[in-house]
Amino acid sequence: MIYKPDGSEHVVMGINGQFPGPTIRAEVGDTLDIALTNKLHTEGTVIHWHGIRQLGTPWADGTAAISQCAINPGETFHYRFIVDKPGTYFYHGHYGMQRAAGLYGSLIVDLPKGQSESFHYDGEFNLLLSDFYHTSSHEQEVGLSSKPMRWIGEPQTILINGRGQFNCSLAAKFSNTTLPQCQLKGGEEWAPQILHVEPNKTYRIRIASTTSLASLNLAISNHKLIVVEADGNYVQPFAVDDIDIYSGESYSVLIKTDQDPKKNYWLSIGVRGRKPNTPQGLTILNYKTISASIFPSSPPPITPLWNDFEHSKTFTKKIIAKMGTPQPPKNFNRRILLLNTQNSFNGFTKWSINNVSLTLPTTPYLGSIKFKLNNSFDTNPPPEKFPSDYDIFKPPVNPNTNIGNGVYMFQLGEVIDVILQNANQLSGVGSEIHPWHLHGHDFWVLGYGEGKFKQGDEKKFNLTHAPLRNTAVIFPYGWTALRFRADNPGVWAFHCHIEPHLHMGMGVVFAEGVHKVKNIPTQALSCGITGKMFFKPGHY
Ligand SMILES: O=C1O[C@H]([C@@H](O)CO)C(O)=C1O
Repeated sequence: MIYKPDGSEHVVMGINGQFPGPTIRAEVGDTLDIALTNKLHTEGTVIHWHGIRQLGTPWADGTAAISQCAINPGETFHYRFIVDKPGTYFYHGHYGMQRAAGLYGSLIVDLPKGQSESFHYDGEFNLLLSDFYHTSSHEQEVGLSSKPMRWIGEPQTILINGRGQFNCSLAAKFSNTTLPQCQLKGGEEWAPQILHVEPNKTYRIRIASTTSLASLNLAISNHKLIVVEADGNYVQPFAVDDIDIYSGESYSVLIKTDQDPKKNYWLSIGVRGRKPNTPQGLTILNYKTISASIFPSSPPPITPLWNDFEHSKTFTKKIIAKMGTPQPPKNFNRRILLLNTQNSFNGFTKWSINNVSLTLPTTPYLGSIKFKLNNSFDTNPPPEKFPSDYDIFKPPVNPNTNIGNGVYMFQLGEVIDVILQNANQLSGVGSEIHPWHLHGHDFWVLGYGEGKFKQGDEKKFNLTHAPLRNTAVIFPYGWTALRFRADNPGVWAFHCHIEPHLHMGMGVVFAEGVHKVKNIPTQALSCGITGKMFFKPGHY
């Protein structure tokens, strides 16, 4: 339970009584053994761990949701995995819309003892960004699944580490119009976490976004941000005034505290990519030389216009791999084109990929594939391309979609290209941003382009300094090309990280080398057809 600054109560999900959940900090090489007890009364849960690959100690799961059964109320499930990559990550509920309800926390992996980063810093901060709605995630879920669909709209507040303002903005304080609500019960809980710094030092700020919907932009007055990490991968450092961050992504930026130490400065976060209706999220960079309660002398940075997509593209294209980091194979074995469309199905609004809207089966894929249970999901391969005459600039001529749960099956070790193709929405003129997130792998981002992907566009692919990431955005009416090696035995979701969009079917399922997956705990197979197979307790 948290209190809104207007004094009313609001239920959120927490972990160990904390919202957001505790920050988990580990070192490369550590084995994390996490016992997750579901204390919810009526619904199951599963957690997805960004940055975690399946590494084969008794059983590990970066997949959640699609390859294991939900952890039932009262049950405990043991996640165990080795962390093999340093970086800024987070974990979140991947069941229903539990992430929107607040089920998330940070996961930070440090280099092994004795090793240091190639960049120097004197101190660090961790900012986990999220968006907050005053309607419950259940109400949202019902609305999205209704006929006609009731859209969730824009969030009421942007949260930084679970804290934010509503009807009580810091900016209002700044203009000396202190709102009375700010004094009410719960106000303290929402007081921003201030970044206390010493002059003439370098700080690393870890920033991750687990928003339900919002694409964000972050800036600090008078301070350049030097980007050094994206989704747990090093990038060639570059300096900017502000960064865009989409749901599912994470960055590390360095700042130098080389400004007037007799002043404080705003850190501001605003909404991009959709017409915003959410106040800026704010906190203060406080030079410890002065009190943190002295307000900055100039207003907070202005977020670039929400539809200034050129600004976003310029930023995104600056992200290239750090020199000397692994580069993509020059050739691919298989190329899959995925057309993203908004559709209808019997009057319900859906998102579809190549005209299939994903609805997960009741039996976990890992069990279905490993034990060859061919009736538990659609074993016809899903389409690998879309009609070449599809006009991405117009609403779909045939708005109807299919519902499905087929799997793109890869040979272990194959090099896969995915071209994500954006298109016009269901009606009217418009095309939205979608951040696509892949479980269990990083991919190289080969490029972004305008309009429909066509023969010859691959000549523009970046094969020499392509950044590795686990989330990549598609811009309105554009395409994004990715390459990865299917070298991680398992079943892996690939989906839009906007939670309502995934709920409406915006995802696909990849699988490779499932026969090699060993030690699946019985509990992970305890639902659907595998649940009726009478496994003895143990691992399969
Ligand atoms: O899935 C969505 O639905 C709405 C709108 O397209 C229809 O209300 C919206 O903005 C989405 O992102």
